[in-house]
Amino acid sequence: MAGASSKTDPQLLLSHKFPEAAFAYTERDAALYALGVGACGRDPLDADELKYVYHENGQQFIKVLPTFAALFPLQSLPDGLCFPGLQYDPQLLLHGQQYIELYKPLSSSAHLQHKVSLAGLHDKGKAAVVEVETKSFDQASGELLCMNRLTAYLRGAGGFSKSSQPFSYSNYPPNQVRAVKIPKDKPFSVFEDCSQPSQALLYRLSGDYNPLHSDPMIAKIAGFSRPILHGLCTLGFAVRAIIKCICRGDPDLVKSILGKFLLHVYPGETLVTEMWVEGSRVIYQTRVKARNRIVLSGFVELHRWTSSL
Ligand SMILES: CCCCCCC/C=C/C(=O)SCCNC(=O)CCNC(=O)[C@H](O)C(C)(C)COP(=O)(O)OP(=O)(O)OC[C@H]1O[C@@H](n2cnc3c(N)ncnc32)[C@H](O)[C@@H]1OP(=O)(O)O
Repeated sequence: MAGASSKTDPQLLLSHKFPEAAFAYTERDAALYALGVGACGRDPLDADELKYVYHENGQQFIKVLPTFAALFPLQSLPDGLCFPGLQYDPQLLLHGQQYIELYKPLSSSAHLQHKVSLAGLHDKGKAAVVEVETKSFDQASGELLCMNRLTAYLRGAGGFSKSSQPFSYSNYPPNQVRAVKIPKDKPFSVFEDCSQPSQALLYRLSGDYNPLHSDPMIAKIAGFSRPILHGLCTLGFAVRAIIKCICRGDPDLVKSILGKFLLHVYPGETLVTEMWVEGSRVIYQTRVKARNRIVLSGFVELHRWTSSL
């Protein structure tokens, strides 16, 4: 596995201390995010979703989708994945996976303090896999609100192992994010939703300005016929579908989320999310209808599951 072309230095990377970052968001950010992941996209009267973008029935605050938390790593890493010891071509970066734990429902505005650490680094030969953990705290109380583990798949950046054994490091229990086994039986629920051709252009306003999602030339260099959808936008569609179909529209039931990005999505494609319930866990997979390809799979762990849901 030893590679001359890659200059990634695992020891240097693993010893890097990440600076803390402060960030604030408002209701406007939460509402813009909700629109970016398709809330009310088909029906502006949608009784399950209007609360994410509007103070319906005089509600004091809008509700916040749990996947909004997935934006926090972007805020905690203002320079992107630019760390001492990590060498890769940013144009070949793909989002591989996202794991989120929510310790309480997100409020509609907050001042946050993010603490970042390297959770994993793996040499896959043709790629490097980097896992970055962000813990987000309420600035005033110090309370831990949520944790994100972002996995980046860096094409062409593998081959940095110094021995015949591929380098692999992670500091968390592997079963926490193990790939889900999709049940063979009929899904409990299926939800179909259309992303808009302009979906990525809207979603990027929530803070991920990677030109892979907006610039036709950059998308071609990265190997795609046109700009692709942000993985976290697809995840937002899938989790929104689960909240609608399984949680009766209550986003506060969501405790943790895993999404593995298996294939790119083009904005405008129709997404079909299939869901299976296993105890308090919803296993799901999302496919692009026209291409009949699975693009995302994972689970959503709920705080409770009762037959009344
Ligand atoms: C703060 C700044 C950071 C911002 C980062 C976020 C920027 C956002 C970018 C995006 O949103 S990109 C769009 C969303 N992502 C995608 O569209 C990617 C979709 N997935 C794919 O295209 C493919 O799955 C892949 C990632 C290219 C991998 O396919 P490939 O055929 O190359 O892999 P395999 O040969 O099957 O496996 C090799 C090796 O890698 C492991 N692996 C495979 N897929 C993933 C994955 N999604 N995440 C993590 N690891 C992955 C796989 O297990 C194999 O390992 P071993 O089993 O050999 O150990």
